[in-house]
Amino acid sequence: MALRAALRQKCGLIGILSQPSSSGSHSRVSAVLVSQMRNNATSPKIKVDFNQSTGVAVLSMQSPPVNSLSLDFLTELCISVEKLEMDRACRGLIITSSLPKVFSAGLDILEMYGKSPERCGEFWRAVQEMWLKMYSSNMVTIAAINGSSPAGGCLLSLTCDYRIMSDNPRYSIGLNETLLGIVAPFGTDKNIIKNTHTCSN
Ligand SMILES: CC/C=C\CC(=O)SCCNC(=O)CCNC(=O)[C@H](O)C(C)(C)COP(=O)(O)OP(=O)(O)OC[C@H]1O[C@@H](n2cnc3c(N)ncnc32)[C@H](O)[C@@H]1OP(=O)(O)O
Repeated sequence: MALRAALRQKCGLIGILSQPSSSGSHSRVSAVLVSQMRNNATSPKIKVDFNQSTGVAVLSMQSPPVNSLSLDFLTELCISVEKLEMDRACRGLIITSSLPKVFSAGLDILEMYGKSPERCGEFWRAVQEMWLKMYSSNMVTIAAINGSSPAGGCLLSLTCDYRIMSDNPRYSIGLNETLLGIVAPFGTDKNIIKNTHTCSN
């Protein structure tokens, strides 16, 4: 009930949460901490509001123009989730966007062009770390999809236990990268139909 109330309060959406996450524990301190200093030099791409009384954290993506998943963004996202994961008081996590119209545009296309093999490796490891961390989280996770969410944005939402999307015909969601032969990680499609809901905004 507390999770439902927090969801209403933050997003004006209808909550549907009642089940605990069935995923396993995950408390490994990640190598992404190495990158934290670099991220601190720029304005934060992620904002976290943790409500101690409800045990629910709201993680807002705030990286204009479209919350694209760059290496820095993914690093910050993973660090934020990891910190919450280690806080036993935090039972639920809502991921949403602070930007109008866009939840996330998916992987940052600029990370996939003209980069060194080392940088590419680091980037794809960060992508993998993101979905593994989210998918194996002990917290109950909800994507409050308040804008378009193509490709990696859709993938991010699929790593959550539940998805609620604003019922707005201008917002699109889907794994459009499959047209290029890029396949989302196995397992993320399991609960999309069962646990995806829409609501008016
Ligand atoms: C397992 C692997 C999984 C996934 C692979 C991927 O994720 S590949 C990335 C695929 N992503 C896309 O195809 C999304 C493309 N973007 C869009 O469809 C639209 O931008 C979106 C998100 C619907 C928003 O539309 P809107 O009209 O609001 O913005 P606009 O298109 O004008 O974009 C604004 C600026 O953002 C830049 N941008 C958009 N998407 C990306 C991206 N993925 N990476 C980097 N940059 C992106 C766009 O170029 C604009 O830049 P500007 O300098 O202002 O021209």
